[in-house]
Amino acid sequence: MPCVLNYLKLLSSIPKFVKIVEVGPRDGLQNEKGVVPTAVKVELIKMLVSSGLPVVEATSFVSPKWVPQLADAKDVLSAIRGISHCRFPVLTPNLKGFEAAIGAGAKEVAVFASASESFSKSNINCSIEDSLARYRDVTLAARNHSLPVRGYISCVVGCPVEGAVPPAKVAYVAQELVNMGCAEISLGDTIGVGTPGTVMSMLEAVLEVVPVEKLAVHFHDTYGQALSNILLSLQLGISTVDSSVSGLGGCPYAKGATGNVATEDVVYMLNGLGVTTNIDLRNVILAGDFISKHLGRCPGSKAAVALSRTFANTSKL
Ligand SMILES: CC(C)(COP(=O)([O-])OP(=O)([O-])OC[C@H]1O[C@@H](n2cnc3c(N)ncnc32)[C@H](O)[C@@H]1OP(=O)([O-])[O-])[C@@H](O)C(=O)NCCC(=O)NCCSC(=O)C[C@@](C)(O)CC(=O)[O-]
Repeated sequence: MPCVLNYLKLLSSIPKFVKIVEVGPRDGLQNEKGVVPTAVKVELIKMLVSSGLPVVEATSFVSPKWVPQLADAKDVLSAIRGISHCRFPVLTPNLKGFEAAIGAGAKEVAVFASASESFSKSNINCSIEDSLARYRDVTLAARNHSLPVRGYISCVVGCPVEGAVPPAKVAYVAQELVNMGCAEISLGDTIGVGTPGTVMSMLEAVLEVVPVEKLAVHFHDTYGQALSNILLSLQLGISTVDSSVSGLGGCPYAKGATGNVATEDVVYMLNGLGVTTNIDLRNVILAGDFISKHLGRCPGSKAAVALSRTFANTSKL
């Protein structure tokens, strides 16, 4: 009996539905050494859409000198323009990126600040305050076009240069992003150093200033802590989780950061918790297999590797 009660207590605070934001085509492919052909990116996005993912972050309108891997942003977006049953946000670091994005048909954009001064400088070449000033311009322009804006915060637990990042700093940036009109705040553990202990303190600080329904979590899995951190976030009521097919990812400006938590692993865990996602795990695995083969490596999802073995024997995962 106590076992059943503990199980019910664990589940009672977890949202019944979780929205997964697939970031593989952007966060994943921005970090590849080689440039993935546009046609492969588009096929990957189509496969992800066909698995039921409600949001697929498609690309970034950033400087091609900084991130040559995503220099084909306009072509990617125009190739997926006709797909109506999925949202395709794109990253825009400034007004120039925003204008290029809406010119290419973007219906949703994301700005990306940092809780660490050093990372802000290495990633977007400006201080946190300067980035917030740029993002006020972007959010104002987005409001004039009635487009929703997502606000990312990088290094919410640790920074490759500064080490531990104070939760109060994350809360400050989160509040600024909400005040300027960001509809959703995605909290990024860019270098994947967080544990449920450090993530808890950070989330507590942010939850003081941002309503839980506006929060998303974005964990890289460098230390194998991502699923534990997601479970903790769910227990605190957060119902939006970023992940990347096949665990693709990293950040070109955060040395040592490995991939995001794999979408397949997140869906597998949520299925086990009885949480609805409306995502077909088998199709995500096929998408992961497709891009992994293209990149010449094994899928980066443990669930995908284990479940693929059963593909031949069963139609139900
Ligand atoms: C922010 C900038 C542009 C500043 O870059 P800058 O060099 O300081 O920019 P600038 O304003 O001095 O302009 C320099 C040149 O870039 C051009 N430029 C200026 N803006 C754009 C633009 N939007 N698109 C295309 N071109 C642009 C501009 O026109 C000019 O061209 P030139 O006159 O030399 O020919 C640059 O640092 C940049 O593009 N950074 C992006 C880096 C990036 O994408 N990092 C990865 C994403 S963040 C991330 O991964 C973290 C996240 C979100 O996933 C969460 C997590 O994991 O924690």
